[in-house]
Amino acid sequence: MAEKTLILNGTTVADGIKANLAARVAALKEKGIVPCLATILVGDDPSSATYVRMKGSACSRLGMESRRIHLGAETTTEELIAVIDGLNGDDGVHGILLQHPVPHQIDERAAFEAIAIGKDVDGVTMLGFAQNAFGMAEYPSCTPAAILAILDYYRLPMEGKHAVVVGRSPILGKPVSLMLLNRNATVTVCHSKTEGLAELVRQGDIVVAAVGKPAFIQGEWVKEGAVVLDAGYNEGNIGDVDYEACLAKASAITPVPAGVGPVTIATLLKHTVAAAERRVFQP
Ligand SMILES: Nc1nc(=O)c2c([nH]1)NC[C@@H]1CN(c3ccc(C(=O)N[C@@H](CCC(=O)O)C(=O)O)cc3)C=[N+]21
Repeated sequence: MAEKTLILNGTTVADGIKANLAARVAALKEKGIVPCLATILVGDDPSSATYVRMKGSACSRLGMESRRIHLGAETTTEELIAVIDGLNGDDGVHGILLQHPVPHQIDERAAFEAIAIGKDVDGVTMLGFAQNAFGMAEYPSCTPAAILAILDYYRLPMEGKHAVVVGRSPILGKPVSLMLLNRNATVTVCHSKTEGLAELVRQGDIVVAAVGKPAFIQGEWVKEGAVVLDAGYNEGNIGDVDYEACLAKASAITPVPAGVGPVTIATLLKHTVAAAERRVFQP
C-alpha cells in the first residue's frame, strides 16, 4: 500500500486567503468605503440559492457588504442586462457575480458580457477570459483560481506535469486548463465527446474534475500517486469524483465538502476587496 494520501483542506487554504482580507477591509473602511459584492440569482434552483446565500454570509463575516438580487424564473435577457447595467453604474458596488446557471430563455453569454470589466470579480467576461489566457487577469474565474491556490498552498508542482482536466465549461474547465498551461503543465482537456476518457485520466499526474456529474471519476481511472482536485458541486454535497476509490489511489485529493468550494468563496471575496481598493487607491 502506498503512503497515506494527503487530504487537501480547502478550509485551511480559504482561511489563509481570508486572513489578510480583514485588515484590507478595515483600511478601506477608514477611507469610508465598504467593499460590496452584488450577487444575482435568477430563478428558484434551491442549491444555487444556497451558494449565493453562502457568498453573502461570507461577505458579512469579513465586514463586507453584499447585495443579493433575486430575479424571477421568467426574467428575460433584456431585464437581466438592465439590472446588471444598474449595478455597473452604482458606485457602492465593487463586484458583480451572476450565478450560473441561468434559466434557458436567458442568453447567459450576453448577460456575462454586460458586466463591467472592473466589476467582473468572477472572470466571466470574454475580456476577463482572454486576460486569463495570457496570465494577465486581475480577476480570474474563482473556481479555477481556487484550484491553483490549493496546489500552490500545498506546494504541489505543476511544471512539467501532465494535467488532465475533465470538463470544458467557460468558467471552470476551460480557464483552469489555461491556468495550468501558463504554469507549464502539459494539459489534456477532456469532455463529453472524448473517446477513451479512462485511459486519458490514467495519464494524469494532476486530475481536475469539473464535469458536473456526481462521483463520475472512477478510482480505476486514477494513476497511483496522482493529485486529484474535485471541483464538482452536485446535489447532496457530492463531488465529481468517486472519493473513497480515488482516495485509495491518489497522493493528494480534495474532499467535498471542505475542498475547492470554500477556496472559491474566499477567492471571490479577495477579488471584491481588490476591486474596491482599485477604486479607492487608483481612482
Ligand atoms: N458565476 C458563478 N461563479 C461560481 O463560482 C459559481 C457559480 N456561478 N455557480 C455555482 C457554482 C457553485 N459554487 C460553489 C461555491 C462554493 C461551494 C462551497 O463552499 N461548498 C461547501 C459546502 C456547501 C454546503 O455546506 O452546503 C464546501 O464545499 O465545503 C459550493 C459551490 C460556485 N459556483
